Amino acid sequence: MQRAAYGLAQAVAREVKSIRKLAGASVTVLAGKGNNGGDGLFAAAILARRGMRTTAVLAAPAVHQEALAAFVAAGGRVVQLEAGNAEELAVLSAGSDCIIDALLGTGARGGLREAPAELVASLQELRPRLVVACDLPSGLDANSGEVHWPVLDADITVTFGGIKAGLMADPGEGCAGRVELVAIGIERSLESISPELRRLTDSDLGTLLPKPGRRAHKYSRGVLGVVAGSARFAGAAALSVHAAALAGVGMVRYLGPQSAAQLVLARTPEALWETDHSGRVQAWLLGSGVDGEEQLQRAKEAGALALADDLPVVVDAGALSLLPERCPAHWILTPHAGELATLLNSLPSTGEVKVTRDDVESRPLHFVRQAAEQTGATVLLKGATTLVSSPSGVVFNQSEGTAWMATAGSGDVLAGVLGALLAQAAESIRHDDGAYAALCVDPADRWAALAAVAASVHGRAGALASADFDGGPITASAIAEAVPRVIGSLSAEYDPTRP
Ligand SMILES: NC(=O)C1=CN([C@@H]2O[C@H](COP(=O)(O)OP(=O)(O)OC[C@H]3O[C@@H](n4cnc5c(N)ncnc54)[C@H](O)[C@@H]3O)[C@@H](O)[C@H]2O)[C@@H](O)CC1
Ligand SMILES: Nc1ncnc2c1ncn2[C@@H]1O[C@H](COP(=O)(O)OP(=O)(O)O)[C@@H](O)[C@H]1O
Ligand SMILES: [K+]
Repeated sequence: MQRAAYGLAQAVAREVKSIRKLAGASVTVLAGKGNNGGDGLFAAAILARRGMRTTAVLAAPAVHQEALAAFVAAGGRVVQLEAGNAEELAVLSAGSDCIIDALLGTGARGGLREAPAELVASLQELRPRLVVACDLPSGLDANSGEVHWPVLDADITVTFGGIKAGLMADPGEGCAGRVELVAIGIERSLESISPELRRLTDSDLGTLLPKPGRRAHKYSRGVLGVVAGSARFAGAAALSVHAAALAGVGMVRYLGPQSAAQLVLARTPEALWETDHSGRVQAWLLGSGVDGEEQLQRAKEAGALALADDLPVVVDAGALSLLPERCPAHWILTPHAGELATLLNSLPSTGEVKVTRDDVESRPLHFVRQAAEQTGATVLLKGATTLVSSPSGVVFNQSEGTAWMATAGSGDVLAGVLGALLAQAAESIRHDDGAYAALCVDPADRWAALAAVAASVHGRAGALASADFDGGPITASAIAEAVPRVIGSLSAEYDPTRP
């Protein structure tokens, strides 16, 4: 607890010092009855000794005794939250330079209730200057990221021992701000526990990204068959094919109506327009912008071929309604929240009660797992944070993008990038070249890991494209154009053969 409190106090002191002198600055700790409140009070005691004006708002009649004694001994002021004074104490707290939210931690069951809930709801409206959450924002479920409102949005969450899954999955991640990890000596014992969520790091991505061997040729690099776009949504075809080409695929075979093919070839003359399914491919991308009987039929036919030939497939948008009864893990579905709700509702295994888009957005981790388990496919759920569930239940999550990526066509670019990676990696992933094993990814979860690589590359490309405009807005095309730079820097930095 002392290590946790010290780490928390250090983070608060550093942030406050970036705005004003520490001595004389004010901090209010909202302390609950458990050990989370204890951490907050011990941290505030350290800050009081460093000259800060400290106030503790006690949210329960009895709080951590030792921590309270340390706080009082350090000169801290104590006020008791009770029925009737929540609003007054919210105003008092919001006036301080920093608020430490130590109401509930990992021992929470459900959310804040009664006076603490009123206090937090009022505080959230008052928009405090700086909020630091102790371990996790109170009201957030540490294991799932589900949120029991009201929750006080944190600027920084200082978390102890390990990053909780709830800080990496929405909506929890959206409340946590920047997450900082403080080591408290329990880390070794955590190594034997399999994590709820995995996020690939720069070096993981560098390891898993496919790279051409010296004697590569376009066929050995992987050919991607694409059934995307339609007369109505020709742009989706152009974007996904262009993104696939920029993500390093050996070749793209495009199947679709002439009007869409013309746009595809104008944007990507490197692609081939095919009028039937006979050309060999290593992977398929089906569905982005697919509309109308004729194009749906092409997607269906390609899906049947993929099943017969055991090829990996990206199943996007319009093709999500064409799933076989049971998909293999190398079928990667790429719905957004609305499409995932529709998909779940179409499955016989989903009960009478319909799943809504709101349900998926409130419990994305739960529903992405459910979809993967019930379809047998790998499911990549798009959003601010992208979650990828393997049918085994192992989930990856990547969150490198920017909200500017919420723009039409962005998903088509992701589908193209993923298709390109699948075509390139299809062979090696089956006979694992050791890269996945080195990262402790089970054979069953390799497709999910590769899908997470695609999500990360896509997110980074969006962030890079926006950075090119000083953090300004971007188009889906700009995301695609940034993909080679992302792949280049990740691969170059971690290529072990580089001198
Ligand atoms: N587990 C560890 O190894 C460590 C834990 N530490 C701290 O301990 C925290 C966990 O402590 P606790 O287990 O005491 O849990 P909490 O501090 O979350 O408090 C749980 C207490 O609040 C009550 N409670 C639960 N849900 C409630 C609700 N919705 N409304 C009101 N009261 C509620 C419970 O009855 C229990 O008494 C962590 O978040 C972290 O801050 C750190 O001190 C470092 C070490
Ligand atoms: N707020 C956000 N922050 C980061 N990335 C986002 C955000 N919103 C959407 N994205 C990403 O943008 C893409 C949008 O895809 P999708 O919803 O299919 O759009 P479209 O159908 O218009 O192409 C997804 O990859 C998603 O993860
Ligand atoms: K907390």
